[in-house]
Amino acid sequence: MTLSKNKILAINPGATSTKIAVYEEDQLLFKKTIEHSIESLKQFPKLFDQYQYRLDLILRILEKENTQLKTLTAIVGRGGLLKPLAGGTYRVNEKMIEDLKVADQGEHASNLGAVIAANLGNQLNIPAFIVDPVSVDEMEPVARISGLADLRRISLSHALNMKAVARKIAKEIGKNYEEVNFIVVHLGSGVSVTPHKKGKMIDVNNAKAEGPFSPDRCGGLPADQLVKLCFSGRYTYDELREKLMNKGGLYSYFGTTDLRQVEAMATNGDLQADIVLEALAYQVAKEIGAMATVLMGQVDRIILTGGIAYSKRIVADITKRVKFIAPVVVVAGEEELESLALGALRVMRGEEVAAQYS
Ligand SMILES: Nc1ncnc2c1ncn2[C@@H]1O[C@H](COP(=O)(O)OP(=O)(O)O)[C@@H](O)[C@H]1O
Ligand SMILES: CCCC(=O)OP(=O)(O)O
Repeated sequence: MTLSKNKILAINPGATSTKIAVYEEDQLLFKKTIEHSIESLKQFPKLFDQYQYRLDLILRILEKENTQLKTLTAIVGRGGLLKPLAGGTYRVNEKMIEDLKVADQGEHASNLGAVIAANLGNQLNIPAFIVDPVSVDEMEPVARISGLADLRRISLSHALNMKAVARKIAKEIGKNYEEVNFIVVHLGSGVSVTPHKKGKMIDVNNAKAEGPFSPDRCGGLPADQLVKLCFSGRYTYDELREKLMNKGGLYSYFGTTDLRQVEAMATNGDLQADIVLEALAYQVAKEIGAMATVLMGQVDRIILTGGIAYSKRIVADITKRVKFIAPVVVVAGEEELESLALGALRVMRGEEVAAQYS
């Protein structure tokens, strides 16, 4: 008897892009990135208004790549801002869709991943999954204390890519992920700095609200000045949220989220560009130092990943400040599509049971 092969569509909606890939078993058939300019997304007041736009683009690519929908056996999307949960592969269910639509935990492009996967899955009568969503929460109790009884620290991060990269580097040094201590830093549109202690992310700067600034986010801010800004009457609630989350960081200084453009400005003698880039590396290094104390100095590797890890300048500036802690390894770019597909594949092959979101 010949068993039919698994053919999996992986969908990763990001702030400025939608990335898709199709895998046959663990073999990549094709991968495509659709870039979305801030202008093209401006027409959609709410995140879910982008649903049909992104779906149409995905369907157009599948058609162009001669991938017939009926040949797919599963769909997997990047999981969004769900309730805090353990890492792993989850089957998309009604409760998940409801939570993502209500966006109780906040809006983020990844909230669309499960919804697009579920709707396509329903249409084709095949399962839909998410893997290691951004709300993976493995923080230790002590890390949850904020310093104000009304507020608690929460875990939002690039868990999918960081866990995949950590597993890969652990393997390269002949260990299991569950045996090592790493500090993994995702340098993308947002920045996550995470101590991984024997397979668990025991702390993280919330990539939406804390830690270093990033291409489009402000990171942690001086609290008293922020309170004054909130009550200045200059911004509505939505405007200020947008300013901090999508128009902070590099964008607030230079009107672009493209680090390469800011590097070019610095190379051409722009002193402001030079100091802001230095500050980005400085803040990331400082956060790594803090996370080294979380691991009590027992750090096997510091891993830099994400799009910005392609930048020689940023990598060198971070490395010179943190290399006294542990060897620095660079895995530029991200492996999110592959991690999504492999997470779904493990369940489809019966190697892992899909977790239930409730
Ligand atoms: N070769 C490169 N050199 C420097 N920066 C880069 C390079 N490629 C991408 N970047 C920067 O990486 C950032 C986006 O990272 P990425 O991981 O793609 O983000 P996302 O979180 O949106 O997936 C952008 O600021 C982009 O300019
Ligand atoms: C909310 C954590 C994940 C995140 O920040 O992703 P992007 O960098 O892709 O926006």
